[in-house]
Amino acid sequence: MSQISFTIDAPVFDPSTGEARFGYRLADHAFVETLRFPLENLETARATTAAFATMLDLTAAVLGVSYFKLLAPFKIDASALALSQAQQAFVIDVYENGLGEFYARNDLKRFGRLTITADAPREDDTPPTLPARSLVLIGGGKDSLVSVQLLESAGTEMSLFAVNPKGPILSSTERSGLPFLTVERALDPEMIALSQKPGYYNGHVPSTAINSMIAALASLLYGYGNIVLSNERSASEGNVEFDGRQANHQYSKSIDFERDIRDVLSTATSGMLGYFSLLRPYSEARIAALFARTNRYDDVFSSCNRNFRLAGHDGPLWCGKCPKCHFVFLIFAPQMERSRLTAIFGQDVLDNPENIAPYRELTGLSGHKPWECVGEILEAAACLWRISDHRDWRDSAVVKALKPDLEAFYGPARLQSAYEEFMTDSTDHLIPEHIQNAIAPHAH
Ligand SMILES: CC(=O)N[C@H]1[C@@H](OP(=O)(O)OP(=O)(O)OC[C@H]2O[C@@H](n3ccc(=O)[nH]c3=O)[C@H](O)[C@@H]2O)O[C@H](CO)[C@@H](O)[C@@H]1O[C@H](C)C(=O)N[C@@H](C)C(=O)N[C@@H](CCC(=O)O)C(=O)O
Ligand SMILES: Nc1ncnc2c1ncn2[C@@H]1O[C@H](COP(=O)(O)OP(=O)(O)OP(=O)(O)O)[C@@H](O)[C@H]1O
Repeated sequence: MSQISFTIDAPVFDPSTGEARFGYRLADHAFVETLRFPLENLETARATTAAFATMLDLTAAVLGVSYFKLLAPFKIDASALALSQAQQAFVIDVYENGLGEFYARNDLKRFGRLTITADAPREDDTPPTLPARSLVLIGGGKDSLVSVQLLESAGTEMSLFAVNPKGPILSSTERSGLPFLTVERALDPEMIALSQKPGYYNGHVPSTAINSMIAALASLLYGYGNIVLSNERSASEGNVEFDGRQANHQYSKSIDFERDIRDVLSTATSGMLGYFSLLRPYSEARIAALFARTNRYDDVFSSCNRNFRLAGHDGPLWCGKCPKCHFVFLIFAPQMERSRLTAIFGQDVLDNPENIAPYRELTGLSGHKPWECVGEILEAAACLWRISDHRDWRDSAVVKALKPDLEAFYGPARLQSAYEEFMTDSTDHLIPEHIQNAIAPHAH
């Protein structure tokens, strides 16, 4: 294994077709991943800058995680890419922490052990001209729709953006009526096939890092000065301690990663491209309160990740069975009438006795935080306790079963103060001051 090297080829972009090709080699295997950018509004000259070439190299490195993970070797040969020391450190962070869940679940120790070789960085040339408009990433769930509504209220010029949009992404962007830019991404099918075979690893990849790099390419090609994410405060919390650090399912949604990618994108574009999460000051519980203020997206959004499998999904918008459905139902419960919430989900998730065990895990009464995009353990516990005397929820199976255990484990005073804390906004965020000031009057 220590002899195997993962090689990232020089990426190629053809402005006449809008296709970018990314080649990788691992042991005897060669892979190609493609991105297809729409030709409409694509200005060919924008693809000829040094900033675009560097962004393409960085994207090649980040997209490589899907192929690297098949054997997870220690060496990354990126000598076909022109990367500064800071850019190489960023790539190593994506391969070490971004793949943290993958290593923890496969019991692989790679943290602090990966090496990368790359070519010298390009000389700076004229900075790209990027208008002060925003590209807002859309995941089809509550978070990005809260960002869209806050930015709309503040009168921000924006387009929505998604990679391989499907289901709730399509229905909610259509409902918004806003301009929508999409990129088609095709993973090499050989990688998916190998990941099912003995002798190869499989597991989670940092999808937000991947989508963010694709958004950065789009920002340069179509002219957007800001990339806006909707990553909440709780995304920075890890799942388990492994190999000497916290492995976090949502690592590329964390504020540490946000700071790193913001700096890397800014440096690569001579300060012209901004990157921040508009929801960083908020907990999931607070985002749920913001979402609940209008029912505009009730019938078209979904936070259930089953909608986003590569092969598609023909089930209901909300499966009601996964940790994400459990968590989202719970944080909406203090904010919505039972009738509205059960209409959104098509079921009462808290009144199903089968869900008692998963909610025990979600609230910290057993196991560890699920490997899913869920908020903090204490946040879930505080929300469940919050509704335990409410007439809509107090008799539901999960609430009745867990209330005494929550009170015994945490104590009512801690649960009460935790809820208040989760509804209080944090100042630890990277939102530009003028945008923060513009949305502030609309965020209450
Ligand atoms: C939809 C989903 O949650 N998928 C995760 C699931 O994969 P599954 O096998 O059920 O279906 P597919 O997504 O179709 O994946 C098939 C295989 O392809 C690999 N793959 C996929 C995308 C990619 O970019 N590279 C790949 O190599 C994948 O590993 C499968 O072998 O379980 C997988 C294993 O744990 C996860 O890796 C799949 O997660 C997707 C990559 C994904 O897009 N997930 C996001 C919804 C997600 O988890 N977002 C996180 C944020 C993570 C971050 O750090 O940014 C969140 O919202 O918390
Ligand atoms: N297919 C995609 N293309 C582009 N950006 C995406 C895509 N899927 C998710 N994102 C973005 O990645 C970030 C994390 O996604 P996440 O699933 O947490 O957000 P969401 O779908 O808005 O809300 P929820 O957590 O309720 O599902 C968000 O900024 C989201 O807009």
